[in-house]
Amino acid sequence: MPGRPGRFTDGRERRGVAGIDSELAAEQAAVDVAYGRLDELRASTRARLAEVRRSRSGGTPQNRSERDAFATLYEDRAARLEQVEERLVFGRLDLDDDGRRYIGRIGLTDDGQTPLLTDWRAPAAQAFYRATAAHPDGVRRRRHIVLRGRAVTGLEDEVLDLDLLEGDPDELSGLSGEGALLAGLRAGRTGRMGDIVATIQAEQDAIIRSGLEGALVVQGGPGTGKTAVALHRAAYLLYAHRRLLERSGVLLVGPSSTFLRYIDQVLPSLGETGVVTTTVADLVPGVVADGTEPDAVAEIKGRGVMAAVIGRAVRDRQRIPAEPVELRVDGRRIVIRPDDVAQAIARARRLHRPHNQARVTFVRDMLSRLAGQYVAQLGFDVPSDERSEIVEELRTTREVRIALNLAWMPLTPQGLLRDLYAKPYRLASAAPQLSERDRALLVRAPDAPFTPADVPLLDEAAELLGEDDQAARAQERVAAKAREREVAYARQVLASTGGDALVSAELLADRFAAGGSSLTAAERAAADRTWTYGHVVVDEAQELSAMAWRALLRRVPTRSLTIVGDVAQTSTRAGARSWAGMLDPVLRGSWRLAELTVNYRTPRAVADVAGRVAAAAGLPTSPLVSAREVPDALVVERVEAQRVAARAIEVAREAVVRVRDEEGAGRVAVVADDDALEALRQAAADADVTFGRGLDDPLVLLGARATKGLEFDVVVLVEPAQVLARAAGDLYVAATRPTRALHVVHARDLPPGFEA
Ligand SMILES: Nc1ncnc2c1ncn2[C@@H]1O[C@H](COP(=O)(O)OP(=O)(O)OP(=O)(O)O)[C@@H](O)[C@H]1O
Repeated sequence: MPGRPGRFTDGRERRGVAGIDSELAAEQAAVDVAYGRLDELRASTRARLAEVRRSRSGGTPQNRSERDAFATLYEDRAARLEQVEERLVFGRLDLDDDGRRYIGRIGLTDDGQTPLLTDWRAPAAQAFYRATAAHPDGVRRRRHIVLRGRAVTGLEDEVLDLDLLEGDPDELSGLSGEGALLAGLRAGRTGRMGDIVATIQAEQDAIIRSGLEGALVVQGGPGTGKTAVALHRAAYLLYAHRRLLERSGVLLVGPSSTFLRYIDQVLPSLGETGVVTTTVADLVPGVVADGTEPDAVAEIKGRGVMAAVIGRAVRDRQRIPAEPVELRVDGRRIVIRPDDVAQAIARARRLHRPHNQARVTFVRDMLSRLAGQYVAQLGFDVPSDERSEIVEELRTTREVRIALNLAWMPLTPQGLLRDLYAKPYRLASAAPQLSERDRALLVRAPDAPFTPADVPLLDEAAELLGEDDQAARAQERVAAKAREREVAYARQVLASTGGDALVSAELLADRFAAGGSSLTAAERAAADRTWTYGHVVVDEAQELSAMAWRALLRRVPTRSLTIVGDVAQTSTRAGARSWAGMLDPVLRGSWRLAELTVNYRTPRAVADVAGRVAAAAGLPTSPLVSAREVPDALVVERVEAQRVAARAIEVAREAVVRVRDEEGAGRVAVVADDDALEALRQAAADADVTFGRGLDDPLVLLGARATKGLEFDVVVLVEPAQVLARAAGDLYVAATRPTRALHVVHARDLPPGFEA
């Protein structure tokens, strides 16, 4: 008898899959074969790596760099094979033609190239996520295989062939693999995001496999899997477009370094190690932006108009002197004439090159004019080699250098921005579009640290300033020739070693060229401000300012982007209230929208109250269905004002114990407005309760905004009215973080919408 839909079977409940013991044993055998093959591949990769390492020292430099390149290749491969241990196999498709296909984390074949396991990203695996009884797509039965370690502990069947189906088809829920899904959702939080590869839902799968071209915007309420989908999409795109993306790389931009740590195991567990992750604050290599500033200041810095302000600030450093400047060089009178400077500036600008590069032309032009004055005073003609000596003499004369610098200052992005903020007259000249009040808000001391909102401005400045790149360009021409030879050689090497399925000739040539350097494409990309990526994924994209978008789009000229977020969770003033409002100006209307509608994280009662509060505060919330019903998930407790902090700590302490007793592990967060954190720290110290610092700690204290993108088993939310007063989006974020319970402790009146 075939299984019924959506039933989950494990050691305790053995309904649903007929003859469960023999089925479990049969699946165990299949799973053992897959793991056996994985072990073999690991061993052979290790052996090859050891061999390459052994032979590393001898031979010509060419041989050595070739071997180093292969060593990097095998190291990558070994790391990938290590990472896919957990739940290597998780599904099986039984097909109409009696064929059978196992679905897993990576593709595996046996020695004779017979498929053992189909990579979840392959077209042949798509039906595992998409097939329904209405559209079975050649599938009769979909089976979820649940593993603990390498042991098969549960099976769940969904029969898609209605003729085989017993019972009422209405029983089919909208969620695929519901038992496996709910089991996954119920598990205690570890502090690190896990992959969802075994239980991706159809609406998520459609987004993950959407084409590479253009900008795809994924809007979804809290807990709808936007982050999970974005990460799985990155892994999918790397698989489906490997040749294109392997060398150019994929960039993933997240809201904070805590968030990046939270997600950092997902891609490796999907077999992908080559994605560069960053925050906007870390986008420019070499810039540390750890300063803080009021939201109102960050908002001004994020406005699109700041591009023009930076442009103007650069041009302001190309200046015609008001009066002629007279200098003496070797007893001769040299005059820096405003007219000469004006003409030299105009000529240099006509080149449309960045400031520091155009400056080379300006200086050459000016020196030639000044040399003319010098020669005229000699009263005789000077041969050209002597004229060059005069030019050189002028170039190295301190007064001439100062005068030319004043007319066209060589600049770094940092210097330009510091000077702009520190000198109100510069700001007034560069930013006439800003009100006096806004300009006053931007003023600060030259030694103040940069803030995250400065980074896109520094990037803009770096673009307009450029480097003095004459030498670099000459070198580039030589390098281009050498590269042609290297790619041709790499192709030969690959053809003779049969390694071309692992890596393209271009990538191998890159590695040869880097002296067999252990730097992967991702590492090189991360260190290079001007690197352009093949695809960029932006999470929590609603927070990005117009200037941040400019900085990101510069890194992806093809505009191949995945943009995920929720316009109801915006907290910063520079962020978006609507995707069209944010993206139309930067992408000129060229983007497509997909929506996610099921909340997999927050229990229904909590999601409902969070939604009502958000709507009452006027946030543009999306309609949401909660996948989880958890009893007693919402507790609201009013106490006297002076008891709030102490009570919150008490509740948190109890929650830590409860979560541990129930799940063995789990995480609790006390979340409050930033201004309330000190009192909570004090109350915790008084009660001998310790807050952890890391993501894996059982109890943490966080400001509401800092919880963005994270999740916890239990959230103790302190004084929601105070959180709301800072930003409604922050309250919506904080309230939707728990997977099991939200416990509100308050003294002030609750925000509208809290009561049903
Ligand atoms: N198909 C799925 N199977 C199992 N778990 C899922 C699935 N989709 C989402 N989840 C889980 O739901 C939780 C929320 O997912 P995620 O953090 O990606 O949501 P989000 O939309 O980015 O949330 P937010 O906007 O609130 O930060 C995560 O624990 C994720 O693993």
